[in-house]
Amino acid sequence: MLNVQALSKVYGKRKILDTVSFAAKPGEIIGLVGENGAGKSTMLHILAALSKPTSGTITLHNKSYETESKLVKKEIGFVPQDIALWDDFTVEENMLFFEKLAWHHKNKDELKQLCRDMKLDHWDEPVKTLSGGMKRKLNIAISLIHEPNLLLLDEPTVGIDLKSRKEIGAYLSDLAKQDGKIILYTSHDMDEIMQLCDRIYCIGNDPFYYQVLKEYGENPVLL
Ligand SMILES: Nc1ncnc2c1ncn2[C@@H]1O[C@H](COP(=O)(O)OP(=O)(O)OP(=O)(O)O)[C@@H](O)[C@H]1O
Repeated sequence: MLNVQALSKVYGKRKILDTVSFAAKPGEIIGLVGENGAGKSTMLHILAALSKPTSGTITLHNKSYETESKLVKKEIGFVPQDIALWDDFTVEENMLFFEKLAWHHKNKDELKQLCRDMKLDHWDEPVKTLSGGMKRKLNIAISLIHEPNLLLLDEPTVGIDLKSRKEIGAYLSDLAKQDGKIILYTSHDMDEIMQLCDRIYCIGNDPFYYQVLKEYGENPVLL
């Protein structure tokens, strides 16, 4: 269980997140939506333990972000908005490199299978020759090497064709429903969010997304 209690983040004089509270259970996919600058990435960075909140508490499976951050970090997989790969290395070399840094180890066959699960069949090809969508799939595969319980994805399907988006969506659904992972996901694609997510949170004071989602028959929560 991910438990977020009264979380706030202030940059200078600007309060980006204001006493946000929510919980997410294993197996749930949560969508975070909101206008540009609403604070979605800020929220994911805090949940990824890459940045600290100004106030508030977070626990993941009863472990505190504040006092047990080393343990918590082992359970988190984070896919940032920007692709972070070694361009001159092949898919295999990238997977092997990041495996060395991972908490949980996998052999070459397991790494290859992880790429196949993502429908990424370019094992021997240099990353610089891959399309943007293939690079995103590789980024997601890398984030899963250490088998995190909480997976955080910041706009993972930007610039990805429909077929690949469907494949990534189906894979994320399986990860949540079969493996019990908690997935938090940001996107500006409302159709995708509505199809994939069990619950949708609207971040920021602007009720625009809330109203649009309501019109589609969703039951979003304003954070
Ligand atoms: N390190 C920082 N220092 C100061 N302000 C910051 C910092 N990081 C983000 N911000 C500000 O916080 C606000 C929220 O940014 P954030 O990137 O979380 O928004 P977002 O909802 O993810 O936007 P987008 O949809 O454009 O990706 C923005 O106004 C941004 O300028």
